[in-house]
Amino acid sequence: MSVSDQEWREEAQRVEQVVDVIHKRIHDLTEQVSDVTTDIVSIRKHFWDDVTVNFEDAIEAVETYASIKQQAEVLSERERAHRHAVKQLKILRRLEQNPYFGRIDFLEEGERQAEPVYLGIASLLDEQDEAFLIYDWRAPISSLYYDYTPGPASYDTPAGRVDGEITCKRQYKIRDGRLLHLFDTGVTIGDELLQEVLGKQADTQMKSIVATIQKDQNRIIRNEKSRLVVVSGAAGSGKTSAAMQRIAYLLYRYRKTLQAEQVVLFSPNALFNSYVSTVLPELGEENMQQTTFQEYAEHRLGSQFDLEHPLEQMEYVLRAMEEPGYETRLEAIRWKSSAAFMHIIDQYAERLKQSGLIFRDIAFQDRKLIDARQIHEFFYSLDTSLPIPNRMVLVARWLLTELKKRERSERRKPWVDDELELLDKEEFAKAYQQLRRKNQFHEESFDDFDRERDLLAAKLVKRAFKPLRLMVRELGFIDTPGIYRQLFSQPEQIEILLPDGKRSGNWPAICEQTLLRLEQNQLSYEDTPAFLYLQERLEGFQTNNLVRHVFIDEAQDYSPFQFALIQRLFPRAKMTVLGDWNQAIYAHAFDQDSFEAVASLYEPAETETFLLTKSYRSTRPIVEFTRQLIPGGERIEPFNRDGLKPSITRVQDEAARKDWICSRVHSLQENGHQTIAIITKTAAEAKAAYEQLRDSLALRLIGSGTITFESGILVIPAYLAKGVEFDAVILHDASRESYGHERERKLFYTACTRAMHELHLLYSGEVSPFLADVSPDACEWIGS
Ligand SMILES: Nc1ncnc2c1ncn2[C@@H]1O[C@H](COP(=O)(O)OP(=O)(O)OP(=O)(O)O)[C@@H](O)[C@H]1O
Repeated sequence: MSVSDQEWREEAQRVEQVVDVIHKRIHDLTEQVSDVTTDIVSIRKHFWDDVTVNFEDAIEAVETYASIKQQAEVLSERERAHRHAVKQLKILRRLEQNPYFGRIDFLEEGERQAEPVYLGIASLLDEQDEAFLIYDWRAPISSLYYDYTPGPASYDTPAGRVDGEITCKRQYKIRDGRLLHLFDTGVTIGDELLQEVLGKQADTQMKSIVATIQKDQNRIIRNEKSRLVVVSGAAGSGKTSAAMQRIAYLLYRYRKTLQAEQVVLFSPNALFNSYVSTVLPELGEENMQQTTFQEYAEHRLGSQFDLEHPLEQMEYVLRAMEEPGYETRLEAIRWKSSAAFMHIIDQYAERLKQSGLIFRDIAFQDRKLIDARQIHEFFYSLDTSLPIPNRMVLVARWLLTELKKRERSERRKPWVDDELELLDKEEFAKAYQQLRRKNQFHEESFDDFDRERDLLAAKLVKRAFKPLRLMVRELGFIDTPGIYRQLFSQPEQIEILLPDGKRSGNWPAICEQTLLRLEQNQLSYEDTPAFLYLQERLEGFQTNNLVRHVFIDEAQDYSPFQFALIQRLFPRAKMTVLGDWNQAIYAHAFDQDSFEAVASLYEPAETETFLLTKSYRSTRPIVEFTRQLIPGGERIEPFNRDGLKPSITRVQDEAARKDWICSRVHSLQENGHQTIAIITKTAAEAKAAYEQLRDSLALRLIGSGTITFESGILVIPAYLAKGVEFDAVILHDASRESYGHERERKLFYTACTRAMHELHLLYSGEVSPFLADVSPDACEWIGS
């Protein structure tokens, strides 16, 4: 739809006027910030001038305390005002560049005139503070923009539904405060604008999508009622984008009660963490907390075991095919991550209520103070109907009393006299003073030397017993590694504990392998969630009640255990879980959809599931190619963006591969592509490719330790590239040798779907069987 010159002039004028208002606001706010800064500096400098410090008696002390408190409150109020003003300033500076991106004119039912609603990253009121010059994209009325084309429309507000009609829908391109482009849009949010956004070069940081959020994505972003939101979506369908805008939406919608630190995002790795970390600040919000499951596991278990990193497991699965025990390990990985194994642990924990728990002796200076058998006896003397964690609390209490008794008898031991001898004068005097203070009303008792010795000995022993008390409070007397090991020492037991109808596994071999690793104090990645789960069942869950929203991205990589743990860890949080079953690259998911398990976490009435089928990342030819690599791919809908067909090139040898890559990288760069990824299957292949190419190309090797990436030429293993995207992807080796097993299909698909504009595959020898079913017109075969 064309816009008349008159309208264009009016719109351009409006942009100028709004930018003027923003300028003025920035000016006023800058002054305000400077005043508040001066206040803060002055309060800090003269903090003690306005406080009368007097501790002469209790009344004076209370007054002193009150006056310090009052002064501290003034300071913290000023600091809060400063933080708020600085945040506002940041937002205004963004608005100054790009005040708004869209407009709808909405004629509310019963009204005579349509109201124009301009949408930007934050609201802005006019100079009289009466009318909105810009509406925040998250305001209730703004949802009209994302949900409707011109015509009848309605939106929900906390007070109820508002009906009416959209009479105009318009999009703007404003840069540096100047209107560059505007157009009316009839259908969805401008294919035109989306075309432009998606046609751009890849960024090393994810960008916000507020100007072009699609209707399907908007439903996910604004969902408020569900306890669990499950988003299943094709590669590049905007799952991560929807998650990030949803966080921004929730922070706005619940701004009075929800802080950024009450939102946690679980992501696949550190590289991904840094990739998404700029979206919220770009929208004027603070970042949520970001973590990975491994970080959590290390925090809980780091000191007990040498934990295997998920990427170490991945490398093993991809590379160790020829090693003895490989198939057993694969089977173990699948079992240990399954819902059936969770059932086994649950059953095992049930049995432990009656018998079988293992405890540790409580020892002091290599002497057994309390025997593990005594603890065992005490535990099983308690009411068996009580849950294990409750009984553990009672055991801890009993142990603390026992320790007190032991502590008393310990005071007469020779080591105490030895230590007392060694106390230097100063220490002695200090201890003596402390005791005097404590015993000021019985001063005469200090005349007695024995009494003084006793008191010092008591203090000494108490200090020496402190780690024991701490260990007891932290339930360190439970030998959880021993209890976990015990499960694998009886393979036949596992078969018994299996849920009905579950086929049995090669448990003797799995158990043998597991015990071997556990004895070396190593915990495999597949054992980590199971072990943590067992530990929590014995000790009780360590919950975090502050967190209100948990987001799990790349959720297909999580096992049922991990979901269950995260759910119990954050009992007061709502969950948003996003994933793509076709990108489930971890071994535990080869033949079971653990993503399905997530839906059972909450009641169906509390759960809402969304499906995103449109893929935005890649050009149409790339999506038409990649969707043929996976079953059910025909349901994936490409966004209509043109580009070259993917190429599949056969190279004769390594020298030819190198020449091909070097010349292709140069031509890609000449065509303006800045981020080019050479994707390999494993870290070893990445290293070899890097060594081969480094003298001809300026490239960077990405490994599991890399936490950020810059634009340029990268060599990266496929599993590290998940979640991120590149202008062009060169798949280093698409031969049968690399991708021959069915279980490698998803990794292959994940690697190919990282490409935005161009995708090139190389192979030598025989090509991967995954390409056999791709229709010949979906790609260009070279040299085959
Ligand atoms: N509504 C949108 N407007 C503009 N760009 C979009 C939109 N939705 C998605 N994109 C873009 O598509 C690309 C893929 O999005 P995103 O990474 O969120 O997808 P994903 O589903 O998480 O992908 P994957 O599962 O493959 O990692 C990104 O460049 C993102 O900016």
